[in-house]
Amino acid sequence: MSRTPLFAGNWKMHKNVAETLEFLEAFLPMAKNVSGEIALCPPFTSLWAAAERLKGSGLKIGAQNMHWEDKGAFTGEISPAMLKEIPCDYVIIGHSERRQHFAETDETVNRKVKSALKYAITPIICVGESLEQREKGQTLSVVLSQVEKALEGVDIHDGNELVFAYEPIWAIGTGKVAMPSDAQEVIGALRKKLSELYSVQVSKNTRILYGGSVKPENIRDLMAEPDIDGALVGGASLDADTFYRIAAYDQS
Ligand SMILES: O=C[C@H](O)COP(=O)(O)O
Repeated sequence: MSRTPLFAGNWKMHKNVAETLEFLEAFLPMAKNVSGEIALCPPFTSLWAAAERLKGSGLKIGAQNMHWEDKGAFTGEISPAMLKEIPCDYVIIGHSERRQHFAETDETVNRKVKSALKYAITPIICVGESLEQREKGQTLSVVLSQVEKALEGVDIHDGNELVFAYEPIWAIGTGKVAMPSDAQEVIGALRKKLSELYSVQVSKNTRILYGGSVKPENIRDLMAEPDIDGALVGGASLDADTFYRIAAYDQS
């Protein structure tokens, strides 16, 4: 596969600065053995400290959300310009927790994607269906509609500008991982959609991750699927050894 695997740790609302630095002390020596790319996405308050510590390590850093405007009267928000100053390589956009609890919509996802690209911050765009939608057989229509709306009016030239993460909502934090073949079916359809919307080259180059209860015990089977290019890992990225065993899945 020509696409470099990406393992992104989404720490959600976990780890203050001291805990972030403690994690990195343990994780950085191990991470040297990983052949894929690693990105850590701590809370905003730990971004700068993490970025300073990660300098020269080759590890990437990402934020978990951002506003689409450069600046303004948006109390409590963080702008792409502020993330660029850290500097963040990635930003997670449209995570289902933001869609569920913080009124994120396909429209705001689209605005944020455009804004992240303007600032050359790579968006990790999250899509995924609920259990109810899956049971009604709506998985592909829901996910592909989220993809189309996220990309409305978005210029993509070679596919390296963004990353997708397919995260079935029912698999997040539940211990219920999707069957690798089911994840492959959705991710394969997403890739096909990219070739319809853009080009075969964009479709081939775009990395598409799986997320939802990824663990050292299931990563190998997921990565064996042809279209799965890595993982967006929540709970299992909070422990240095566990996250290392996921990212280094191909070494044991
Ligand atoms: O962003 C990560 C996903 O929400 C997955 O979380 P999880 O690995 O704890 O299931």
